[in-house]
Amino acid sequence: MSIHLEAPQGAIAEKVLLPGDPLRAKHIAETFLEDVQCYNQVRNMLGFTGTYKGERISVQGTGMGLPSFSIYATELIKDYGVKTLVRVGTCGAIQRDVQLREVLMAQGVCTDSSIISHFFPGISFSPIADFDLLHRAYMISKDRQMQVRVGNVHTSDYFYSENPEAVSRLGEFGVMAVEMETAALYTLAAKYGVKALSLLTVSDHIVTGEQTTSEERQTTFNQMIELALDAIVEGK
Ligand SMILES: O=P(O)(O)O[C@H]1O[C@H](CO)[C@@H](O)[C@H]1O
Ligand SMILES: O=c1cc[nH]c(=O)[nH]1
Repeated sequence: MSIHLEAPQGAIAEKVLLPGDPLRAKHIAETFLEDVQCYNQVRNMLGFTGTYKGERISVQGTGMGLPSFSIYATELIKDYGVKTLVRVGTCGAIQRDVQLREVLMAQGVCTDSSIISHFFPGISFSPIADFDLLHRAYMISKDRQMQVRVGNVHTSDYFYSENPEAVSRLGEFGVMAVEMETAALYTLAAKYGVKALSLLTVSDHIVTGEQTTSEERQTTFNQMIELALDAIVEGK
């Protein structure tokens, strides 16, 4: 047990997928995993362990934003020995040519988060993806002829930005999209020496105002989940 997870020791696999929405964790477990057991219901932040292609994998909801995400990621790593963490989230595109429904692979991440600035006062730390995981996910996506992009994203403390001009300027500098957890994932992975990758489906477009339907989100999302699962089971 940890403070926010009721799982007994050994109930969580070393490789974990991390959606923000706990009901997405349930959907992933029911759709893609076999021999599934729910190991956490504390605060309804559902967590499941099962097998995928014969390998034990867990999937844990994290909630929205860096504070909630950091609680679950820290406990998974420190209290349960998790070694590989892949976020499977949604994001809003901030560059005109990024398409709705595309899957983005966050190679690096900007952030306005006060949480991350406390790690290194006065220094702008650059959180990055694990290269092996990123490379593997990219190669699998090419084999599947999936439309993906690799690049920079922005993790914000705000869903409703107080500074939309700054967000749109990031788009002019090639940042693909905005979401609310990746900077915490990559910073904690660096701190604890574990592997991390963030995959994000573009669910809405901040420049054009386009939005996906829930059905579209589901289909594209499933492609991203299979990509994430295959990237982690093929790795060491
Ligand atoms: O779909 P998830 O994984 O929750 O990710 C995105 O959606 C939430 C905002 O609606 C934030 O958590 C953001 O990062
Ligand atoms: O954080 C998020 C997620 C999806 N779309 C957004 O605009 N922001």
